[in-house]
Amino acid sequence: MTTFEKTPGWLDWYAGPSRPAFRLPAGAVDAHCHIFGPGEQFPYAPERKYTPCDASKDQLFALRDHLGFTRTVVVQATCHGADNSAMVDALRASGGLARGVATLRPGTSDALVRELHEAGVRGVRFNFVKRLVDAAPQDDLWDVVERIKPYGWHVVVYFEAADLADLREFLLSIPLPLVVDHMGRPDVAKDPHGPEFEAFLDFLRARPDIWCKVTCPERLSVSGPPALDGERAAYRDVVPFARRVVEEFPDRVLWGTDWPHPNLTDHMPDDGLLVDFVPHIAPTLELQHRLLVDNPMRLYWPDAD
Ligand SMILES: O=C(O)c1cc(C(=O)O)oc(=O)c1
Repeated sequence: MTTFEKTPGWLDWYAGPSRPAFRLPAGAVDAHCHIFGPGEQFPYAPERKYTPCDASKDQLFALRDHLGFTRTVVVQATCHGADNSAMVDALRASGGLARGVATLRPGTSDALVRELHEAGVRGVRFNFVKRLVDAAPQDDLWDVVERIKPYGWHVVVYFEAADLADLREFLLSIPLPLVVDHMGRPDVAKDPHGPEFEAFLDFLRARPDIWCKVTCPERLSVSGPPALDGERAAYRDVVPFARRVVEEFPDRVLWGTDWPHPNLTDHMPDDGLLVDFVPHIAPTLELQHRLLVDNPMRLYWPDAD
């Protein structure tokens, strides 16, 4: 039995979240969250850059029900490397209510890709955030693209705003739908109409099959206020950025909690109050329905009634 020591300073997920004041539409999807272990059952990967607290599938499903979501997309966390078993275990236990995004290494067999597909995996994640992973050569990523192509999966990409210029050409050459995590991590101290965020919007405009998660205000915000202590108008500095994306690309935006919020160092949000962020960035019922139901259903459950 392996026991793991958390990274010093690790903030555990918020226990006892409030119930959101914002009523999620029926059938809402939490399109970005993770599972950590439990480490005794699903050991963390030797190559990981952090060791988290455990965050099990049962705890994730309890949060889903408490917040009022129907479905969940579980994104493989980097602390599990390319061992997708904790994520797959959650998909299999979900009764079809969870889909997954995996991490694959080059040389993955077709049998494994098929097994993951049958479990509910619909995408792979390419992570370009240097503090989270050692850089993968583009040839390796290309090998993965070739292996998943027959299954109609998409590629989730995580990068920081400053790296977009270098990555842009490579990303646009990937012949599969792309899903950008956390709005490409803009510096929200800058102007939402300034050149950096314009370059990001321009990237989204480059192809009609690039989706964007308007997620993680708790990670991006500089001036808050945090979603804590009853604050229902949190992270105001992120709102103009997310709103620009939602309003220009209403049919290709996704939202998720990012529970259990890996690597936050400042505070851990109350997930109920985090849900109350949604109507600030998607102010009409129509936009909310697309963001939370229509779009994720089209991407992850295209065959559902
Ligand atoms: O897989 C992860 O480790 C991870 C980390 C972070 C982050 O530290 O920003 O964000 C995520 O969405 C996922």
